[in-house]
Amino acid sequence: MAGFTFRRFGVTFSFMTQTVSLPLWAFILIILFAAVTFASHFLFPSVRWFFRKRAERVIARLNERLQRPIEPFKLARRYDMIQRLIYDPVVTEAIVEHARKEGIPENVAFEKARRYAREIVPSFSATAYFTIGTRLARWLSKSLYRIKLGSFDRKRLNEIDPDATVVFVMNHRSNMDYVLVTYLAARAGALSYAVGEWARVWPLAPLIRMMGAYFIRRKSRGNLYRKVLARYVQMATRGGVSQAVFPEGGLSLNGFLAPPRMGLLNYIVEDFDAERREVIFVPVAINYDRVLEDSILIAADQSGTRRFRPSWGSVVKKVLRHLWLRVTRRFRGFGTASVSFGEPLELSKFHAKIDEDLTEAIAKALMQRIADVTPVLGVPIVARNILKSSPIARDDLINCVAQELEELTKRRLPCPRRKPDELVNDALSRLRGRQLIIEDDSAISPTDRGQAVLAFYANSIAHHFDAPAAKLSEISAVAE
Ligand SMILES: CCCCCCCCCCCCCCCC(=O)SCCNC(=O)CCNC(=O)[C@H](O)C(C)(C)COP(=O)(O)OP(=O)(O)OC[C@H]1O[C@@H](n2cnc3c(N)ncnc32)[C@H](O)[C@@H]1OP(=O)(O)O
Repeated sequence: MAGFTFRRFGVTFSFMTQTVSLPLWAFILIILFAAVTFASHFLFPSVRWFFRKRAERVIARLNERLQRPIEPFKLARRYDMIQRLIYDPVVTEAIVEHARKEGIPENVAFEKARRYAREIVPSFSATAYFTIGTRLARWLSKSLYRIKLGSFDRKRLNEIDPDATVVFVMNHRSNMDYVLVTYLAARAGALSYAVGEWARVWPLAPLIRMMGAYFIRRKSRGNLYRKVLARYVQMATRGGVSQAVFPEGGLSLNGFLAPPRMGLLNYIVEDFDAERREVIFVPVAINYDRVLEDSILIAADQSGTRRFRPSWGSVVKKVLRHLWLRVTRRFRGFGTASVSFGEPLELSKFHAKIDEDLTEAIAKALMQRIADVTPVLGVPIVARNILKSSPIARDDLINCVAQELEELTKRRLPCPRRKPDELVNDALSRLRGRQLIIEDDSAISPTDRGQAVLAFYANSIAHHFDAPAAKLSEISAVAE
């Protein structure tokens, strides 16, 4: 019998040709482990190579038709990006500082930084963005709204240096904002959004990461976290990644533009080096005839707590109602959604006044440029005039709206092109359908519920009219 004899231990190993019997589950487990090891050593690298090559071909094809090709930074592997971020000298310094301050070992602080980096860094997939994301965005936008471009200086925007980093700075009215802008900017390139912690839930978080968005924590005062975030934003900006930022830091609860938060802008401004790469901020203003979540936002504003937690029941009810309207062909859309692009701000050419903080001056200028091109739409202008002179007769309302539109058009503001009577009648039927106004034989006035909703829409364009000073100074104020 073949085998080995270890005399010292008094044991004879004669098992090489022996039969071994083992339970089926153990056998299956062994085969499974063997298969995985074989695949990871021999098959996965070639499979990975195959997919990588395919992805490269997709990206090469995409880059031919995009105005701004997808930057290599965006295509870097997530793992590599995380490593690059945590071994960045500024982050390393912050790790050492954090360990010293907290009295913890450096490797513990290092792990914390790694966790932050993993939370922030996206895992962009060009295929997911351009084949699913932009198509879904297009379908959603077009099926819910009539989409209009407001101010849009095509020549000026086409002149933007293709090597510059473009940062779209947008007002935040609805969760449709990023859907609309993703759709409208799809030909220009892929946008990377800064997303608040609200979306850090499964399965939303991995999907959002695949769309190239990066997560941010608001209200995190920790220096280590802030340094990791700052360096990520700075690396992406240096890498030429097109970004989209909502400087208000959240949805507008009352329709007015909220004061800007300056953290992200400051990271970009602080690290700016005109010799390396220009940064161009493009202000974007969005307005709607109907903000999908208006009642939730108004309720949050009235309660004074920024919490939007609609119950699952109410969401499902709304979706079912919407589907029913579509099935019965009674859905007539939510009216117009309009997007305007303001005067771009080139960072190298922007100079603050001597005693002014540069980031603050840029934030103010951007908010002003957003305000300047906020589109005027039917529901906001009708709501404004009803609130101004309620009760108001329909003909008087049409006259007031016509007058205001004429004035605004002279000032080259983005206004609807429909005739005033058509515009007013359409807006009134939308407001009446939601029981926000009542109209008897002689006049129109808001219902109790309608008062707040009408104000929400009227506020979105209030700054275009004669008493804007108070609110505009608020827009320019620093966020507390
Ligand atoms: C269906 C198909 C769809 C397809 C398409 C999919 C796309 C894929 C989904 C995308 C989905 C996107 C959805 C996004 C919707 C949101 O989530 S909006 C909310 C998130 N966005 C933002 O908040 C952006 C703006 N916010 C900021 O910049 C904030 O400052 C930060 C960085 C987040 C921090 O927020 P915070 O903790 O509240 O602090 P805040 O007081 O605002 O700022 C303090 C910082 O500002 C600095 N600062 C303050 N004043 C000044 C000053 N005068 N000068 C210089 N610095 C100053 C301070 O130094 C401080 O910096 P640190 O020392 O902390 O680094």
